[in-house]
Amino acid sequence: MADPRIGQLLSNRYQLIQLIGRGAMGQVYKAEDVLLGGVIVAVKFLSQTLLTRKMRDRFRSEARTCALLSTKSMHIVRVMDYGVDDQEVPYYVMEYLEGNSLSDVIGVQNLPLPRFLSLARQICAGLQCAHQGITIEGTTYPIIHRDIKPSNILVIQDPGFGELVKILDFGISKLLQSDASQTSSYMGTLAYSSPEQMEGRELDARSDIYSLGVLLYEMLTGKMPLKADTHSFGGWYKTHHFQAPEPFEAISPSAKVPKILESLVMSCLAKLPQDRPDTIEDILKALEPLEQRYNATRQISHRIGEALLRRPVVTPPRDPNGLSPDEACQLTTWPKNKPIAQIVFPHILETKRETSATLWVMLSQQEIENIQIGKLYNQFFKTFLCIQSPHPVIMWVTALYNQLQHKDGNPRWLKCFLDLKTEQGQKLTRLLIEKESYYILFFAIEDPHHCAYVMPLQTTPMQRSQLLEWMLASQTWASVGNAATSKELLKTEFEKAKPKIIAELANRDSQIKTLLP
Ligand SMILES: Nc1ncnc2c1ncn2[C@@H]1O[C@H](COP(=O)(O)OP(=O)(O)OP(=O)(O)O)[C@@H](O)[C@H]1O
Repeated sequence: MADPRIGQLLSNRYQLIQLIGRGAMGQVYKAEDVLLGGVIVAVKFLSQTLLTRKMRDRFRSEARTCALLSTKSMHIVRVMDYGVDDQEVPYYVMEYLEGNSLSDVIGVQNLPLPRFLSLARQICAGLQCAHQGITIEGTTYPIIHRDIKPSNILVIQDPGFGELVKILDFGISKLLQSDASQTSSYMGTLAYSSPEQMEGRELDARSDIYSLGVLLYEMLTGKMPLKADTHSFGGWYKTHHFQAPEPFEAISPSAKVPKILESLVMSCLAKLPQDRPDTIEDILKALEPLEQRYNATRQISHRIGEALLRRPVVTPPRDPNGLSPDEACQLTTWPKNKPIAQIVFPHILETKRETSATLWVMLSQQEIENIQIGKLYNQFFKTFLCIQSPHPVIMWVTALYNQLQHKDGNPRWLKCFLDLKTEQGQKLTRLLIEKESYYILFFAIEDPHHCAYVMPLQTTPMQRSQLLEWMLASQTWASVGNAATSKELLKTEFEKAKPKIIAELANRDSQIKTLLP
């Protein structure tokens, strides 16, 4: 029988074209947004069999959760609209994603390590954002997905990004601090559910970390970590509580997974929540050195360089007479339009050879000399903070600590802002990602006419992927206020992070002291 929904026009706007699939909660259709000239979207309806008041509320909450979360992470499917059809069936409208579900990707082959690492990081980035929560009327609510499994993860081919992960279906997520009675009935997918989820207990982020462990195991070995005798609630209850996952070697000898990665996945699969990583951030931190070793992020940023950037930062052909950035820095002079004062500003430095992101800093001659003399004692901490609203801005912080100079333990803070709605802000962000480094140009207040010292600094793969996310997402972020307000908010956030940075620098400093003769 023909589907009566095909051809229907919802809210005078979305024309349904074709059924894409059915899940536990409803049906998903491909549709055209006629108001926007036929842009393809996906429309999800709540199933006819679930049209109770409670389910309607839950469905609306799924739409709201996704809509709020997707403004914060490009790894969560974007939800744009919500409504009811003429039969009073609720629906919500999402971006249409043409891609493969992770279950298809896993089904084909064991994932090579760089690909695994790239996909895993993106899944973690989306989940981390959900766990950090959404703010409703001034209160932040962490969001637990509760149904992390391959079919809820779509892998799409983005022309610039390469493989881009999107998490779907926050259908059974709930606002952690909301009414606990709302989700009394069991929902979830048995093979991926944590032991505590099967017990119907109150869940926190560590339950998603368990499901993520099942998923990561499957991605690395092509097999499930646990097998139930019977595919029933009772069978899986026993399995999740008492069965130990097989070591990788026993189950997939050809997988060649580094031991450290296997231990990470196994720790996610611990039976007790307190034996798992506490947060997704811990997992991302553990993945970072592996990404560095297997070059996964690098591959992504290279692809971006090739395809995404409309105006890629092209390195001109090597000119043997051209200047290296280092040499160029030595020859630059403090701009006439800047005051002779202890200030910091970002600048795109173009030389015949290449274009670089640079920070121009004016300090006293003495401080610069101490930095130069005490090279071995210099400690750096680089960090980036970003705010989307009211106006998308990145705060770029370099903390420089030198025990000769900063005897009170307070580093020299070099801070500036990148406005993501300006060409300069976008270009500097791109350079920080692509060049994997930036230069600090020091000018002495006593002699501003030439650059006194140049220092190259590296950005980490984690920082680059974070910058990349912000840069891409900012193309869809609207500015609803002025940049100055965003800067003030970032400064407040930064003040909160300061003690941690100081402690980190002090810790590194004591390590360096024990290494030096
Ligand atoms: N935004 C989207 N763009 C394209 N396809 C989508 C989109 N959202 C969902 N789909 C596809 O629609 C189908 C149904 O998705 P849905 O999320 O309702 O259920 P499910 O994840 O398959 O199952 P369950 O709800 O039981 O977990 C799936 O094949 C899914 O890949």
